[in-house]
Amino acid sequence: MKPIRIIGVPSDYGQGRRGVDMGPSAIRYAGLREKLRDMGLDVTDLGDVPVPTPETRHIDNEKLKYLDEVIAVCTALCERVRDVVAAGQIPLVLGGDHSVAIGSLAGVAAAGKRFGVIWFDAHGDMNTDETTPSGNIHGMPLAASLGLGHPSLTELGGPAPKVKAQHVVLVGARSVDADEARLIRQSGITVFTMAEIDRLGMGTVMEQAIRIAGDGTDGIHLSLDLDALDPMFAPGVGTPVNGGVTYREGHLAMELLADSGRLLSVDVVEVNPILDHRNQTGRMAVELVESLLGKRVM
Ligand SMILES: NC(=[NH2+])NCCC[C@H](N)C(=O)O
Ligand SMILES: [Mn+2]
Ligand SMILES: [Mn+2]
Repeated sequence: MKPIRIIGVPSDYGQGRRGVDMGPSAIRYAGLREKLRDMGLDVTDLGDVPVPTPETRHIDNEKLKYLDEVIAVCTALCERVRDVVAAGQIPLVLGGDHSVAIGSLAGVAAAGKRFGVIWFDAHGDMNTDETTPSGNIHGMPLAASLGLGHPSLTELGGPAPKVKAQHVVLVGARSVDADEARLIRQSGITVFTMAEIDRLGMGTVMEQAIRIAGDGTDGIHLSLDLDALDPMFAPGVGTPVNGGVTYREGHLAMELLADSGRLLSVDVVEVNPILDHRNQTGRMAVELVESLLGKRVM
């Protein structure tokens, strides 16, 4: 396994509920670095990307809330991710809400990589400023990375698109807005909803996802929204949806991705300790990352 570089992004500017800005602390407090070091990995925590203080926050555009703040955070993250990927290391980005993925995908692209994306999420995150029901940018990062939406997001850190639809797979979807569904169909990305996971099994779904994201690319970016998991296992998220990925399915997905040897970069987002029970979701995040980076029973 390549060296791992942890980057915290304590930002909640992409969504309405405070608390997800404490996600990096919660995940670190659950023992992330120590547990990965115990596995024999080369791990360094690079600390946090600077985030403007909430006291300065303001909404200019109801369809793109906190746009300036999201751009500032994502631009800083993009530069760090770019440098880590260019050095041959794996960036492990700790959110923060899912808008931070605009910065991480821009950073992988800026390092000159042609990559695929596996987007693990209860939601599509495929809204634009024209389709959004909430104005929250955390509902837009996958669209933005594919070149759909406001130019200040699609062109952040480099030209759009950051990734091609033919190499993008959404896994775990079960809550998609009507206009967003239309955009998803038009885009040509591959979607495995919970219904498909039920029918095919997570093993088959991930085999196909890894092939789609991995074949013909330099590697795979995993964007792991903890709300992909069932709220029973990850209650500490801002937008929980019932009927999610189980504990076992989650670990199986991470193990198969580890075994593929194609992992390039990772986001772990939407952990909100204010809504959590005794950091259960932060601990779940750490466990999943362990499986993703090669932890096995024996
Ligand atoms: N990253 C997330 N948790 N996204 C939730 C998005 C919810 C909804 N589709 C919206 O656009 O507002
Ligand atoms: Mn998401
Ligand atoms: Mn989500």
